[in-house]
Amino acid sequence: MTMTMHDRVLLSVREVSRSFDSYQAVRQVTFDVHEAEVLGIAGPNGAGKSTLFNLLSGVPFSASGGQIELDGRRIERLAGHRICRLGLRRTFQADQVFPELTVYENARLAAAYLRGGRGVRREAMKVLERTGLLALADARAGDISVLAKKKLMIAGALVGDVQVLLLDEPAGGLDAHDQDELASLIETLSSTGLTIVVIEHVLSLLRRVADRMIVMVAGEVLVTGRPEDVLADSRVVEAYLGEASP
Ligand SMILES: Nc1ncnc2c1ncn2[C@@H]1O[C@H](COP(=O)(O)OP(=O)(O)OP(=O)(O)O)[C@@H](O)[C@H]1O
Repeated sequence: MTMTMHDRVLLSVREVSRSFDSYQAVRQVTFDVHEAEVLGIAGPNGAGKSTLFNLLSGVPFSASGGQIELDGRRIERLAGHRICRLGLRRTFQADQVFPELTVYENARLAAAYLRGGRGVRREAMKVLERTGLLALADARAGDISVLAKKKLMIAGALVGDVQVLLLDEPAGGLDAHDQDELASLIETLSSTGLTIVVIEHVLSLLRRVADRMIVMVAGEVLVTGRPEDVLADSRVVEAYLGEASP
């Protein structure tokens, strides 16, 4: 990871906010994502992590304030499908696969949407290979494991030209063995130079895959730094203990 890491800022987030009526879910959040790095985002439930991904991807809503630049281009006012086509991709916490279609057909749909025309089959096979799903290409997506479904959602997000991949709690619902396998996939993707931002409650996964980490609390960035430093920070420990107490 570190060897391929650049200093170039690929995604720049400046004072981004979002309110729902009088409730501020995301407050003046500022951070950078560098090319080819894995940035982890953690924080207690309700901290605003998923809302932040919504604002970055424009799905299903945009920021009410602040600036977001993808590779030097302002995107905070663009519709979700345009942001997607510019190469900012995301996965969701909930399953987003079509259970009646095969694994290949699911990947093909994503490829057809984002590429269309020629090369759709090749692109679908390419993303299945990247995510280790080729052997399951003909399986019905509703029948595959939770881990395989998560990989399939990642595969769908990887078609075409990807600048930044946002993963929203990819390890949710996985046992320790599958969490390990998911971490390996993130490492493999990262080793090809892919830039990844991953929200995760499984802190051991972030410790393993993230080059840097952000911890959010109550809509704000509490701490940013290397995972080992962030996870040892007393403010972070307190934020998590606060969540665990009644
Ligand atoms: N569309 C919405 N309308 C109203 N409130 C919302 C909306 N989306 C999010 N919120 C509120 O914003 C806050 C932050 O939610 P968010 O889902 O971003 O937290 P999170 O850090 O991702 O939590 P978790 O780890 O549980 O997924 C919550 O209090 C939530 O209820």
